[in-house]
Amino acid sequence: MDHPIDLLVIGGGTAGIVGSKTAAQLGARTVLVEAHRTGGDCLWTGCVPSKTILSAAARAAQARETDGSEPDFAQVRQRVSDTIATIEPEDSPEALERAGVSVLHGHARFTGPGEAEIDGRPVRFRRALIATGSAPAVPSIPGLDAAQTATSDTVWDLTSLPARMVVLGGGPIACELGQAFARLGSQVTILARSGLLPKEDRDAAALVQASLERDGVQVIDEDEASVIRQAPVRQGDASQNPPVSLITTSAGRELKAEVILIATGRTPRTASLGLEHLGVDLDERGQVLVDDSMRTSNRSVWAAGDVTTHPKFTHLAGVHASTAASNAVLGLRRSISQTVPRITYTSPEVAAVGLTEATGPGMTTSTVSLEDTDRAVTEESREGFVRLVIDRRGRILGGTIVGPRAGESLGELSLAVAQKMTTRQLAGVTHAYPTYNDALWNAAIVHARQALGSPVVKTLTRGLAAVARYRDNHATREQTRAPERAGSEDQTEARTEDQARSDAPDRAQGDRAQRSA
Ligand SMILES: Cc1cc2nc3c(=O)[nH]c(=O)nc-3n(C[C@H](O)[C@H](O)[C@H](O)COP(=O)(O)OP(=O)(O)OC[C@H]3O[C@@H](n4cnc5c(N)ncnc54)[C@H](O)[C@@H]3O)c2cc1C
Ligand SMILES: NC(=O)c1ccc[n+]([C@@H]2O[C@H](COP(=O)([O-])OP(=O)(O)OC[C@H]3O[C@@H](n4cnc5c(N)ncnc54)[C@H](O)[C@@H]3O)[C@@H](O)[C@H]2O)c1
Repeated sequence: MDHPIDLLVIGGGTAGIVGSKTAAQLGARTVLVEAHRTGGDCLWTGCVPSKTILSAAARAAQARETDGSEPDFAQVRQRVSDTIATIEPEDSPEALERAGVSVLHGHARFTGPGEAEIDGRPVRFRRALIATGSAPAVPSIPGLDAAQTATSDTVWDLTSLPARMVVLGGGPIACELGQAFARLGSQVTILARSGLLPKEDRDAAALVQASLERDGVQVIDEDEASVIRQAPVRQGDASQNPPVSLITTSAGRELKAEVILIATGRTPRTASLGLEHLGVDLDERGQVLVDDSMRTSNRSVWAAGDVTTHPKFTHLAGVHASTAASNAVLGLRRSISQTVPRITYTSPEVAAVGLTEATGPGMTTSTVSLEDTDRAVTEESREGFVRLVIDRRGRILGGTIVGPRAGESLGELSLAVAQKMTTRQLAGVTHAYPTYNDALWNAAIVHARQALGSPVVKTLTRGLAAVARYRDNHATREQTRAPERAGSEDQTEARTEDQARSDAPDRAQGDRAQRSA
């Protein structure tokens, strides 16, 4: 390569794909380097297979309830690989080439300012985008190395359903995969050091825990594996008797598992990137530090996706990479949005954006339960709620939605948060009936009505009503005088009394409305 590349993108996951396509679209000479396979975690080992296995597991649970049948694990695995195969062409090297991106296969590392090598071959670049993602973090627990373990990278390679699975961790991976394997028929124990979904609303996490327990999952809170041993191997065919791990916890519990699923967070892939040659600053966990325009401490290098300190979601990887790439190519300093929606796809789903609790002065929450939401009543799925966090001016700062298809309602809430909408504005938008979204709408209405009951607003409304009454009375008097300019005063007074009487029901209605608010 004689000329330096305009934008060198390292990593072909969501961040690398979106970043390189954006740059190519803007006319930049863009090269994407991928060491393994384009599509990254989301396609091969993350979002796509996990949402597929959850769907297969939900069906399996339903079938078990209906006719007592047990799922065929081979068919579930087939469904997972079919789904990946259907989506894969969108993320393929061919699709990238069609979009104007040159794709190189190999491991890239930086060797100096504006210089890198790909499997030893040198390349020069003007600007670079680091999009190398993250890998499962493996805790150091004595005996873990010798145990039959899986991570989100390898769990998809299991050829048979483990009879017992112990899951280490309590985040989204532990909850989603724990529920999926339990519904498929494994006896699952989740060992969650800091409880389930510690970053989410506590009531939401409690509903997920209750649902997991109904699926037969044992959830052990505030405890962790301290040592792991292998049970003595029994005589006979190894496939009939797979090795069993004995897990001793800090609290002295003894657990047995054919497979230990490690879901204890992520490690950024920065170790062998040669970032020291570029002066790119990392945090203490090795994640790349970026500013609001996704630029690193090196002015020619940007980063996006799981490799950065930002939350680890596909949509964020894509949006941040798009901002990073256009800033890099066009020399802009556009900032990323601070609105971060997220969904945990358990049953019930937990969807959240922005603030999930009232943490500042004057903030309040408005909560509506699915118990009172007619669509949930008709579908007999009344477990869940919507909780909005609202500032003193009525602006929606964030919230949590829990229940069936909660994720599908999150778009509206994200829009409200991103656009700094008030509950009054959201309440003013007519929603079709009956939908799960009614809960979100009602949470906004409840708050907006409460605001109408404040002393200032009450005084204002009374003032407006008095002016309207005065105008009506005045107009009536004028009408009365016109045909009978010389008419008797008695008649006018009689009409005014009539008018006063006809006002009464309106006032009563107003009172009723105020009482119901
Ligand atoms: C089980 C699971 C379920 C998930 N579910 C969801 C979900 O439902 N919704 C959601 O939003 N997010 C989900 N996520 C998170 C999501 O998968 C990640 O946030 C997303 O894939 C990150 O994309 P990325 O491009 O930053 O990294 P990656 O997808 O990891 O891509 C990085 C790529 O860089 C390559 N690479 C690394 N180093 C080099 C190098 N030196 N040279 C060349 N190539 C290199 C790697 O091979 C890899 O292909 C899930 C994750 C997991 C594990
Ligand atoms: N639906 C989704 O969007 C989705 C689904 C899965 C994963 N993801 C992303 O993938 C990332 C990784 O997920 P994750 O669940 O592995 O990580 P996480 O960091 O969210 O959760 C890991 C949990 O494991 C606990 N833990 C750590 N060490 C432990 C130990 N030794 N024993 C017991 N518990 C321990 C931590 O306290 C933490 O709560 C997440 O940040 C998430 O953004 C997203």
